[in-house]
Amino acid sequence: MTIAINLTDVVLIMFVAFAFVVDVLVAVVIHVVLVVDAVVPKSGSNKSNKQKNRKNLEKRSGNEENEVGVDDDRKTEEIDEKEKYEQIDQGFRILTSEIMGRYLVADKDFRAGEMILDEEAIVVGPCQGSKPVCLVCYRALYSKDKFSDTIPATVPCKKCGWPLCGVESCIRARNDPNDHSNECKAFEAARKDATFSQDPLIQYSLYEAIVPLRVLLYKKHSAKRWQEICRMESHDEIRKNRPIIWNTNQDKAVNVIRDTWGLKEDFSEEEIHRVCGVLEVNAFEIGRNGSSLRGLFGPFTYLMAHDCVPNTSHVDVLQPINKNKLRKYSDEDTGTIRVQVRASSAISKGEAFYLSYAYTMQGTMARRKHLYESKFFKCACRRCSDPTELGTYMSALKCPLCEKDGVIGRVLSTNPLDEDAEWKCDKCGKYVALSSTVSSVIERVNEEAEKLPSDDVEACENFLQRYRNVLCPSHYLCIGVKHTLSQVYGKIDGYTINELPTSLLERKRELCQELIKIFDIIEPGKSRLRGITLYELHAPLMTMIMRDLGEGRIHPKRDKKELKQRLLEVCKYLEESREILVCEPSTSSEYATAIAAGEGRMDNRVYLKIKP
Ligand SMILES: C[S@@+](CC[C@H](N)C(=O)[O-])C[C@H]1O[C@@H](n2cnc3c(N)ncnc32)[C@H](O)[C@@H]1O
Repeated sequence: MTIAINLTDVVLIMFVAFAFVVDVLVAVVIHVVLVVDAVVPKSGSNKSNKQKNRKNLEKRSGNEENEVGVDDDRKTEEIDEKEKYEQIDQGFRILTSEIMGRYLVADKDFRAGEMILDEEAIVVGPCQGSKPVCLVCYRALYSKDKFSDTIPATVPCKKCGWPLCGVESCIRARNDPNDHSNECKAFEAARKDATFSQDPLIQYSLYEAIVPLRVLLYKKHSAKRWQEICRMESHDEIRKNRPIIWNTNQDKAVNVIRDTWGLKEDFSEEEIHRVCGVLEVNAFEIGRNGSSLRGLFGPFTYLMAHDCVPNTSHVDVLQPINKNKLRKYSDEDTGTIRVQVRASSAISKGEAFYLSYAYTMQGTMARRKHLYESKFFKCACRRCSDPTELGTYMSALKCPLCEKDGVIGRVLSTNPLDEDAEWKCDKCGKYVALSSTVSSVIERVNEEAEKLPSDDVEACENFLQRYRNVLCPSHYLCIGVKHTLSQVYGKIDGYTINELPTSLLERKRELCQELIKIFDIIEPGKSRLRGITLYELHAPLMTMIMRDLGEGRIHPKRDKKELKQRLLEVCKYLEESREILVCEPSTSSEYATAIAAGEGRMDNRVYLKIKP
């Protein structure tokens, strides 16, 4: 058996290497891989895994890892969490389930687009692996690995000496209560030269401990916040059994806070590990001034459960700390970060609010791996449980034997909740592959997809061509590349919208329509993906109208009805795109798209002489 598996791997490596050059070889090799697989005995039986799954379903905490059941298995029990929160009367309740822990449930009907939560960050700061950033505004602090070459230049904080950025608003904001002020006091009390380092390599490693320290400092500065943090899930028992995570936290947080920064007396090792866990499990990724940050939002936002088909969407927005003061500054980039959560589709009273902790445009194996490794549970939502991923076929490979008379055989997992389950063609049933083989194929193709330059139309189209016999057209790796193409056609040099021949305008239209169909399933309702893609869709349609008019294929009077219909279709897409994207932060590119969509819609309505 071992020999057969190794041979399979060798064949796979050859397959990916040659895929660049010989298109036909791809199909041939995948045949070989799948045929070899079909005769290899499978490791681990489905039965034993099913038993394991059921056992995991029974218990939520302790040493056992979480496994969530499909909807029916989500045992719920209402607990009286209301007492803990004064302002809970906001249209939702907190329930607990054995599997998911606490989660939020609608206590009234919510319209699509309606605001559910608008909460200030409990803590925000540099993400793990962050480069040095200003601890007030989060701009990157230096380039070319030298502090001195920065734009804007770094200036040491007058109190603690940490490098901050030289932008006027940050220099002045040093005297305000801001994200840096509490740690500044702690650093001031510690030995100054020990808290930061002029050596960029050492400094890099120190940024990882900033957010844990900010959380820990609530123990001193706010009993209410500290209590809130203590109530958050940290999965300590599970994380203790994951040496990579635990040891990294020991090095990058525990040792830095206690030894390097001399705060041994203030925080125990156990406390720091717990806070690291709280951050891993509950923090949101956010972006600010070009840097990646993480933030904890509460008292309710962090309680939202995960589903691979979310029914909410969220944005992080910046609210100036003190509008009057900030007006004096040359730059308004500092302030409090808030998160706003809206219903993306209608949510009825009694339904849970779900957000996706994973990237929805990934396939089941990749999403579940991410959730297991970083959020410590095995997702078993409706999408994860369905081999077709709710009819999107986002993980499906093509069965080369079956493609006759336009019928596509799709190779799908026989049990997506069991990562060892074999994969089989849904038409002929003859092709059977080991899940490890499928993983290796996807890993290698994924590596190639990740290397594709996002502005290289030819490279993206070639990728789709090269793997057309291996991946189903809606496989998530194809969808990712198609998403890129939908955005670059019409925008980059050589492919601006007016330069595109009709065939490429059609291509952009087709791509957008194909994507929207998928997005309507994986992120239904008013999702950011839908908003952006609707805007992209309007461009080829509008350009084709203008060309048809300019080149006399349609006449403004004679073909008035057709013209009106086509313009109204464009208006509809622009209007919906504007409505979705106008909720994005006013500094974001999505918001700029909303404004452009609104203007485009007005132009068309004026043309149609329709009241806006
Ligand atoms: C951000 S916390 C959510 C709040 C948490 N339930 C609590 O009681 O504090 C994320 C954790 O909730 C649980 N969880 C959320 N969604 C889940 C799901 N769909 N299936 C299983 N566990 C889930 C997991 O334990 C996960 O690590």
